[in-house]
Amino acid sequence: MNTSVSIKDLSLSFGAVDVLKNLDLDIQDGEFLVLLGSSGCGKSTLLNCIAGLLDVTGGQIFIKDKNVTWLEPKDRGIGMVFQSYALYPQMTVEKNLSFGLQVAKVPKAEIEKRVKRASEILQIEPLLKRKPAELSGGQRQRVAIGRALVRDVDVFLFDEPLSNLDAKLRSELRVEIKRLHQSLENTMIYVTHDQIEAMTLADRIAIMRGGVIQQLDEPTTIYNRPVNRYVAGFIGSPPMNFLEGELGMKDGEPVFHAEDITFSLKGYDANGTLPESGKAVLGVRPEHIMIDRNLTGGHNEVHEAVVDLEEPMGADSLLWLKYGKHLITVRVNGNTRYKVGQTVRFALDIPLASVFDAKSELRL
Ligand SMILES: Nc1ncnc2c1ncn2[C@@H]1O[C@H](COP(=O)(O)OP(=O)(O)OP(=O)(O)O)[C@@H](O)[C@H]1O
Repeated sequence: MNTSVSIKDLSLSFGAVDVLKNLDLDIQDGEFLVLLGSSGCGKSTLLNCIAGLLDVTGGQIFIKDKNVTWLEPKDRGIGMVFQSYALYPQMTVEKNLSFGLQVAKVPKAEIEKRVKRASEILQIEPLLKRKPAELSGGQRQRVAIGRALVRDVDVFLFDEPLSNLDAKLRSELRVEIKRLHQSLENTMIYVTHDQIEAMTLADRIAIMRGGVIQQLDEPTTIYNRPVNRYVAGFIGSPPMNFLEGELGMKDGEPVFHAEDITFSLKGYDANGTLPESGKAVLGVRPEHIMIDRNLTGGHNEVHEAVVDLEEPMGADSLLWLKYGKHLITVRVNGNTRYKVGQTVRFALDIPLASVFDAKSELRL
């Protein structure tokens, strides 16, 4: 596979504030890469550097093997879609789509062809004569995507394109963007703080924190094998359970002592060899805890806990279990009701758990 966008040793500072620090990132041709992170982690700054909207402090950016670090945005072969649509209010949809091409002196027939194709793909043909004020938020964002589409670029950059839309429209347009990528096969770089968008759209997700990429992997790898405690806690809703304690050995098998309780770690999928002692954190997702009738064979260690709270969420419920000094959340089928104070049996799916070193917070 060829590299589409290559970022080498990129740094960017606003005055004394270093926002991006010696960042390296290679994005493959046709890849859908999502930059995900909490507010202020630098994901928009990185996207704006790729777009040429910010001057970098150090490092280089290549698009299709061409060094574009100091090129104007219009000469980089990119199309950008912003959260705020950024449409020209006085122009019709059709004019919004064609204007950039006219400025770039693209022949009239070619402009018509591209506008027709983009409006067909995005199903905005009936809207071509309207002005942005006469469109809904979802329609405006479709036009904004269309404006990037007509430019026939190698790389699409999206900066939180769905965050101004309500939940229903957001999920509809999310599917459309995914379809668009499937049919166009362009490289897409997409900034969001929404983990559902990231998980559903991305070929790979780059999780950022403090201007540094913490993990760059396929969504399922990030979900099941987070490199550190931060990534583990950031991805997943409801969040992963974390129990603080110590590693140990019992009868030749690794165990985890969480103060008053000991869990067997038999079957744990360690990165290397699990240390036999030392302070650690055991992380288990709420859906990786089986309770009662879902306890099938193979879970050799069953514990008993008391239901402290039940949160029905529709298809699922979240059960809060009190176990010794700990509160553990478990995702269960929404059709089964539980009573507060009821005793339930549970087992951890240890092969899907993560153990982190308490100090470095890295997955062991
Ligand atoms: N023009 C600027 N001048 C000074 N600091 C800035 C400027 N733009 C951004 N920053 C700072 O750089 C950091 C990264 O900002 P950036 O917008 O890239 O974050 P983000 O991850 O995209 O967050 P958000 O989701 O809130 O947009 C923040 O701490 C922000 O305050």
